[in-house]
Amino acid sequence: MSVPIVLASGSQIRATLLRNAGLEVEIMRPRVDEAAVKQALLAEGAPPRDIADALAELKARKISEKTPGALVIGCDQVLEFDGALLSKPETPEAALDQLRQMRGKRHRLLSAAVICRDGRPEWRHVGQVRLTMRAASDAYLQAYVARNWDSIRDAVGAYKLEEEGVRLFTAIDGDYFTVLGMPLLELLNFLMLRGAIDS
Ligand SMILES: Nc1nc2c(ncn2[C@@H]2O[C@H](COP(=O)(O)OP(=O)(O)OP(=O)(O)O)[C@@H](O)[C@H]2O)c(=O)[nH]1
Repeated sequence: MSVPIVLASGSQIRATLLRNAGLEVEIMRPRVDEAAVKQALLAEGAPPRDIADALAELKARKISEKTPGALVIGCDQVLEFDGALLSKPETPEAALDQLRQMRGKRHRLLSAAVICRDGRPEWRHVGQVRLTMRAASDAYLQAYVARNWDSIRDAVGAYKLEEEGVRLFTAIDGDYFTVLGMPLLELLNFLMLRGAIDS
């Protein structure tokens, strides 16, 4: 009898990536005040990697306490730019402003995943990617945001690499899946080693 796998995330792309890999996953969205936890960790001087990891664990643990025996995957992605942590832009204007700040420069995405079972972490990984954004023109960025706002509004960097967002970059140093939102290869490898999925 295979172990149930639960994704504790509201991220559509995370569910798609796992299902496209052939996994049967149940989705259960955790109720976590991410902003409050992030602010508290930032106030303590926690580095971006630890913030992503802590939030991923919190989401996984909350759901795993309600799903005995299941392997629960929690994720969190943070964007580090110019020494600060950026969050998902709330409006098209904020998205345009964020893209204008990041163009011509590099930023880092850190995607954490933690797997909990019965409230205890069994595995964790934080993947990181460095992305170099080209110096796109104001006209292009304005048109880009206007065309894509409905899609990019749920992406931390105001872009989706698998869509038109790829045109914003000149170089990406790291794993594609980690940009999209989870260290998929490492996660699948653990699930196979653990015998939770066929290998
Ligand atoms: N499709 C897509 N999504 C992206 C990309 N870059 C970042 N994201 C998404 O940006 C979101 C980062 O915010 P998080 O707080 O980690 O996740 P969330 O969407 O709020 O969902 P939870 O796991 O429920 O917290 C994730 O959903 C990522 O999948 C991208 O290139 N493509």
